[in-house]
Amino acid sequence: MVVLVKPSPQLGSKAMDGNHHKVEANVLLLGAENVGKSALTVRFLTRRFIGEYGDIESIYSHIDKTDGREISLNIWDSLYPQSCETTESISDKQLQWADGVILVYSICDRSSFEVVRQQVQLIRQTRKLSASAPIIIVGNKRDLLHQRAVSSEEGRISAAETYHGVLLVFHEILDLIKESRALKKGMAGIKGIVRSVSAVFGKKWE
Ligand SMILES: Nc1nc2c(ncn2[C@@H]2O[C@H](COP(=O)(O)OP(=O)(O)OP(=O)(O)O)[C@@H](O)[C@H]2O)c(=O)[nH]1
Repeated sequence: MVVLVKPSPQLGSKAMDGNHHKVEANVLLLGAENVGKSALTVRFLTRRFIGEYGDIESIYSHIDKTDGREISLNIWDSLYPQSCETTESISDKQLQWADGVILVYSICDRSSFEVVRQQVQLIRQTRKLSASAPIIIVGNKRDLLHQRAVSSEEGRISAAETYHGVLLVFHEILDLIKESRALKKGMAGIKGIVRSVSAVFGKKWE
């Protein structure tokens, strides 16, 4: 089931994992206009490629099952640029919300690759995205290889051609989000041990 929700930074609490908690992940799709952000999202959610998607910005909620476990996945299909009043292509709100980012360009549009480059820089500069949040770069429209304008061998898919490649991208980002959370949890555990040792020996080791 897919639920369409109006974009809101409150959506999706960041608590999670463990056997008794609901596992939730927020994935933000960025990239220039017309690169296929909506096509990839719709392909993943419905397995279909419908061709035209219109200019709507949406957050979709979807329950995904990987390794027999359910994960509540929220996908923010963004618009580029944010609005006509601003030149910023990403808002702080979006970055604070995201647990992972998929940056999309079209392999037949060189300028869309430049947009990805700028967006990576912007993400680094603003530091609003959690440092541990994974970022994946995807070149869409692989089926239009004869119109290629960006040369690169990896990370190419086609929302138009197949469902499988798109599924792999979303599962990859989910795996990376899970890994980064596990790592964070491990670090929190180590910090807890250090704090306990400090309490016993009256030293501050941090
Ligand atoms: N040939 C081909 N066309 C695609 C592919 N993915 C998307 N398109 C087409 O590219 C156009 C733009 O797709 P959208 O999904 O609306 O692109 P978007 O990035 O969401 O665009 P904005 O909403 O303007 O930000 C549509 O006409 C799609 O049918 C693909 O893999 N191959």
